[in-house]
Amino acid sequence: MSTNTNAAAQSPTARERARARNVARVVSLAAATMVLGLGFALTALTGSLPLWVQYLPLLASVLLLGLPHGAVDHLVLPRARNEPITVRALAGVGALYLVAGTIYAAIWLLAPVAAFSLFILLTLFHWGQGDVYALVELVGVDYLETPARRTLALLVRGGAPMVVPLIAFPGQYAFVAGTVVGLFDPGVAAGLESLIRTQVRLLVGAAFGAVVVAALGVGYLRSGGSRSWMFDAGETVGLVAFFALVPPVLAIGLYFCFWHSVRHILRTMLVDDGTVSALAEPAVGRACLRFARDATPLTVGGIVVCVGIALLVPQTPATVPEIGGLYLVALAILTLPHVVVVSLLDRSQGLWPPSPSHD
Ligand SMILES: CC1=C(/C=C/C(C)=C/C=C/C(C)=C/C=O)C(C)(C)CCC1
Ligand SMILES: [Fe+2]
Repeated sequence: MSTNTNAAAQSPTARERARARNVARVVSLAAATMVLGLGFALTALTGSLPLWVQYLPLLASVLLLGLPHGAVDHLVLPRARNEPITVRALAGVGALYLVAGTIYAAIWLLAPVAAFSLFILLTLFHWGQGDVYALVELVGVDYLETPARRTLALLVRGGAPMVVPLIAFPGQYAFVAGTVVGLFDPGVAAGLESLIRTQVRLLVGAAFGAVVVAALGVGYLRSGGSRSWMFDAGETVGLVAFFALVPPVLAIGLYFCFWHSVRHILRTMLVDDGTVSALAEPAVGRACLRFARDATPLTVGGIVVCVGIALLVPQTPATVPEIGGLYLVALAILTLPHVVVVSLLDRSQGLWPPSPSHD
């Protein structure tokens, strides 16, 4: 069997594609502005919200944009490559999820601290690669044409959510790490204190600061301070300030739903002819319905994985932070194969290695 949903619709024209991309640009900018605005406003107005309230955006991501953003992984590669969606292609992605997910679940059970550290590095890479796509394809930056510069941009954009809270909110960082690792090994949580030792934080902070300065500096020299550079620099400063000031559980929840997931969903929409035509009209509602149709079955699958992991962990979660921790473990397990799919998508779309057409 082979179903090509792209073939069913008429192929969009170059003008429609350009219009769809413009709509995607506006939507991603609006969502990013909302993330920063909401985070700063909530923090300024309320000081610090009760912890269970801070968990709400993260927990809402089960249905709201978060899990769904990865639930079209089985469709994106054939669509991006203009190939039919065959049973073979679907089975390949299914097998990838099964094998990578099972191996990673075993690592969580056997070595939870290593599994958590891998999760932080994986998220840094993945959220960074998502933003490199947005910078190149949506913003249209003119200074990321080499692998080295793209790597710097990836480290800046992925480092902001993973590194800045470690420096600004070490206690909460260690608390979240402790609730996650504690689901597997209650005794080990104290060992995570080393994570927040001042020297470690200063070293990591200094390295991240150097990367930000290098990335923005090289971009400035290459672009001569172009509009797209100013946009990139503005987003970077905004993100660093956001993760330095907004309590991290709230900040990560808002960022995951409305920054990373929105951008990736737009990316998946731009490889599907049906949603491209809808966006170009612009019938954003229709594009969203089409995406929701595609993402529903495997969002349900993702929820089943969450339930499976709840049954697997030695400690039954009882509090909101423990439920949040459990959800993070499920996200970690789903993220490993998701990163493989997105990295293949990066290759297909000429983002990695940078193709000359993106210069
Ligand atoms: C919640 C939280 C943390 C970790 C969040 C992570 C690692 C989320 C990853 C989500 C992914 C990978 C989603 C899929 O794209 C930190 C940084 C420890 C700081 C304290 C709050
Ligand atoms: Fe993702």
